[in-house]
Amino acid sequence: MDTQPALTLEGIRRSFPDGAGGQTTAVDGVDLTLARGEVVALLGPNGAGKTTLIDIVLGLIAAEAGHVEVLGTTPRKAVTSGRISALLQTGGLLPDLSVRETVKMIASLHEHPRDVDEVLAAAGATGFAARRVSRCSGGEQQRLRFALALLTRPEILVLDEPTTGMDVNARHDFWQNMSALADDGATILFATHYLEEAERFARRTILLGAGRILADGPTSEIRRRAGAARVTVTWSPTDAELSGLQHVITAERHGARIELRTDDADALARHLLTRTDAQGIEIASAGLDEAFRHLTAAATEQEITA
Ligand SMILES: Nc1ncnc2c1ncn2[C@@H]1O[C@H](COP(=O)(O)OP(=O)(O)OP(=O)(O)O)[C@@H](O)[C@H]1O
Repeated sequence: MDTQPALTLEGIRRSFPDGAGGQTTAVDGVDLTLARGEVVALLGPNGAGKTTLIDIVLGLIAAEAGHVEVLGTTPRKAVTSGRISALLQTGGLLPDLSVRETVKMIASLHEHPRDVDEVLAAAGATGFAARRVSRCSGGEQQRLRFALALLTRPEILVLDEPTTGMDVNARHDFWQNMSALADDGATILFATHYLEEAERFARRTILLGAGRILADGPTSEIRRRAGAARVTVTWSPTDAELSGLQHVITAERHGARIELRTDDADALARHLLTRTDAQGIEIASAGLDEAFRHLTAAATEQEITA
């Protein structure tokens, strides 16, 4: 078993001109190690720095400070040898070629490409292989890009919001294909806005906000911290009573009602109903968007390290 990490980032920093004479810091001191075979979600809101970090890993842009190693070598060398491959958010495809022709053409640029039909099948693109690229839906084009990314049998696959433009079925198929790759031992790093995608497909999640790692740990743990449910009651506790509650992540007073975000709704509800005079209990599971907003805000206030 190869114990060399798939990816090592140390002290990575990168800024861009902000257009008003100043600088925006896109990545602000990121340290990160990915072991071989890990499937990791890079979760963050718009502008968190996900794309910039991925571009640095792929050697598409340089870091201003810090050190990057991909499979023990530089990003450029790892990309050139096909050991790391990317599925980017956008990427020029030639509209007049068919899907199969596109894969054939790109295969001809590689020294030892995989078989074209095998790659089309692995990406779930066999069914529309004869279709012209210009006639393909956004999701189909994304599957074509996925096929292209698989041509070199990459050891690491980096995906920037891979399911953008896909409907629910396409998303499901896409992740099934991806799981098969992971089962074969590939290391997968994918950027996403969706906690749900992270939850379903990545054992480890890295939460990025304002260019920094805000949380890094098992996805289930990150999800738990995001608050699994909201419990609302009519109650007038003292501040001490409120702050003494167990399993509460945040508490907000709305007139006579109190809204509690919790990581264990059953335990909290039991306590409220048996040990306090709280009434009119309502329990709702936290929506993913809501959970994510909360997690980002909480993590920004107080940096979490797992
Ligand atoms: N080429 C560039 N020129 C100027 N600013 C840039 C450039 N690339 C990124 N930025 C800025 O750096 C910050 C991080 O952007 P980045 O695209 O890495 O975030 P992201 O997490 O991928 O966002 P999204 O989810 O919207 O794709 C943003 O403030 C962005 O405006």
